Amino acid sequence: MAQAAQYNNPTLLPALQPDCPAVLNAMCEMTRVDSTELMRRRFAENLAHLFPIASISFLTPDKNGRLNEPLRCQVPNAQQPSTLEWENRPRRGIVPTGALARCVSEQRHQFPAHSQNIDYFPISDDTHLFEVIEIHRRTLDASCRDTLSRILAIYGNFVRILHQQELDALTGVYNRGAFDSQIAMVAQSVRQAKPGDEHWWLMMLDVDHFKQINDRYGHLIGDEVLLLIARVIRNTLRTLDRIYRYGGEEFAVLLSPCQAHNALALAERIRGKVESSHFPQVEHITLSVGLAPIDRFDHVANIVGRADQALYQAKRGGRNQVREYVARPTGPIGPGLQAPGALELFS
Ligand SMILES: Nc1nc2c(ncn2[C@@H]2O[C@H](COP(=O)(O)OP(=O)(O)OP(=O)(O)O)[C@@H](O)[C@H]2O)c(=O)[nH]1
Repeated sequence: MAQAAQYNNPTLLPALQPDCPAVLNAMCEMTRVDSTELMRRRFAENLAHLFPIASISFLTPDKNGRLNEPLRCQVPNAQQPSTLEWENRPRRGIVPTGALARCVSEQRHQFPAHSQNIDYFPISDDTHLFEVIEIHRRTLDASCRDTLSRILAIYGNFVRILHQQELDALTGVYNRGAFDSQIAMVAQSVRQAKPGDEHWWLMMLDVDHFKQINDRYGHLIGDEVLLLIARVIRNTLRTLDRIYRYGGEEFAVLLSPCQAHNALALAERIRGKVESSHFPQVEHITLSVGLAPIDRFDHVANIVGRADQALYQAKRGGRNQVREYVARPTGPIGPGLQAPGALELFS
């Protein structure tokens, strides 16, 4: 009753039980962020503390109607939700069936009839499904489920606002602010990942001689070129890769884990697609591309610096080309002798 006096709307009370201050604290934590990526993580961490949850997955739709999983966490021990494990091997190309398919098409909360332990929550606006949240729960009574769906509704409201804030107004791709926060999260997740032969990659792409396009055809045409180039790049990427407008006529792409030859092939495909595209009035445009792996224990400034250096080499090598940053061991080199160290080379 002491709590009841604090709230003007008595209909909220049953939902906010059993632990009202904890729920409100979770809401404050979850919404004190400036990127959807960070909010997903805060949201999952807070849900794991509030409810007996086994795992939370974020499933995003692609243009083919499949779902991909950019983020998943497991809670191996319900008594110790702080032992949350972030999964770094995303599921891809999930064909939605059953309750998940209904959740996507009807955009309404679903729980499959055959299993009472999974919930699917859509996060959408009038025109667009942002993601489906898949929650595997241990046990949850009706009051808890009600609270959970209200927290999800608040999460959804913030996702919609943040999503708009993360887009570049001219090209519609992610903006520099989104890039800064997402590359920091990738660098952190790579630090915790097991070593393997696949890396995340950073690609920096810069339009060649763009100043001449502005000077010759005017800024409006220049703007249109940027919009079209962003579209060509986006349409060439795989579903879990992300494109950002880094600034001016420079774009950045975060490539989800793959081997070097795949990253190079993708960069080359983008370069070729832009070169062979037809742009109104301007006709032909080319791009220079720098590519760098995101290694374990790397800092964001180093990652960006290396991709930028590779891009610089591509420009210096005559533009319209891809260069990969490669670090090779070196030292005092004599015949047949190589000591460990770091020499920056480009291929
Ligand atoms: N139309 C338009 N132009 C922009 C925008 N942002 C930056 N620019 C222009 O992009 C041009 C970039 O020129 P530079 O940095 O000299 O590079 P560049 O001419 O592409 O030459 P290289 O990169 O060396 O091949 C400048 O003229 C900027 O004014 C934008 O949003 N719209």
